[in-house]
Amino acid sequence: MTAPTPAPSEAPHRSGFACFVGRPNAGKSTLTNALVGTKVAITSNRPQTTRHTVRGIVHRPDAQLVLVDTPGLHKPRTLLGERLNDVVRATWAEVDVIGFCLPADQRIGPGDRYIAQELAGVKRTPKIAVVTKTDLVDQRELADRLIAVDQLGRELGIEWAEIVPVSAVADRQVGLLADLLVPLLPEGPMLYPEGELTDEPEQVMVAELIREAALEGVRDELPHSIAVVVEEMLPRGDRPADRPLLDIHANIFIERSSQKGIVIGPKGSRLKRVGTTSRRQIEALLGTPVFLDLHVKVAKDWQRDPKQLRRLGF
Ligand SMILES: Nc1nc2c(ncn2[C@@H]2O[C@H](COP(=O)(O)OP(=O)(O)OP(=O)(O)O)[C@@H](O)[C@H]2O)c(=O)[nH]1
Repeated sequence: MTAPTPAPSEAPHRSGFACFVGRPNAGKSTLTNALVGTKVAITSNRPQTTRHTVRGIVHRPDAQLVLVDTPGLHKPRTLLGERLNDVVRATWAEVDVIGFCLPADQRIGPGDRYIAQELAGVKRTPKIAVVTKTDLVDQRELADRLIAVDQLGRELGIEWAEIVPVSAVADRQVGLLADLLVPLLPEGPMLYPEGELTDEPEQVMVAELIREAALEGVRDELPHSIAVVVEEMLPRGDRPADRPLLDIHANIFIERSSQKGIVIGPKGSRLKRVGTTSRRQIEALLGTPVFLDLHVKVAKDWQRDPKQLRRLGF
């Protein structure tokens, strides 16, 4: 993406876009959050939970770094899978720098290679290799991993601008990573107002928080079958100004009616928990008390149906 040319009166300042790529669970969302300093991208210990391109914005006196969080690249099996990969590739072509995340606690595997091979084809965008989760390994294991990443680059003809070990959880070298990303951005003015953390529409972020809560502790095959759509977000009219309340109506879509019981739980207990957990998070995000109305609906085989995909925002 090209930044507008700065006016001559402005001090030299850099601004631009970076995205993190890496196999599912590599720690991309957690790293985005650590850099931005607040929860904007959803994280979970389940793969492929990030559907939407969520931007986090790092504001510094010398730069503005806009982070674009992409879904994990993977071998497509459904129409949704293909669309997700298209989103990832389109993002790579547009950003100023790509951070390739590889978890320190796992050997470089076929998933990493698949992404690295795709990355090797993106010639113009600078790439930083980010070795994540360094708090989970000792020095020797970390050194091995750093060497392996260097070798992977040589093998595939990728010239890493940097190889940086970080831990988002232990807050190790996260600031350094920002310091290394910034010089790779073009000179340019601020792209977003100061203090703005994301330009993702609030409704999408609210839907992501509900989806995250709905995924908590469910069976392995279910995550890919859940989509959340916020139908309505309206301040309740009859409230005094000092006690506002936001009414949110959202639908949790599943593919088959047999999945309904899993999401709802015995006597609705699970759905209630999903509501309570996500409501707290939404209230923290929006800074206002919320009444959350959740419904579970069946949208048959939505992952394979273009009409349903469009309706669900893909
Ligand atoms: N110990 C440790 N765990 C981490 C760190 N970063 C991420 N994790 C954990 O790794 C898991 C995956 O992290 P995410 O940030 O959701 O990974 P992701 O790459 O965005 O995953 P997808 O959305 O599936 O592509 C979560 O359980 C995180 O808590 C870290 O620095 N240290």
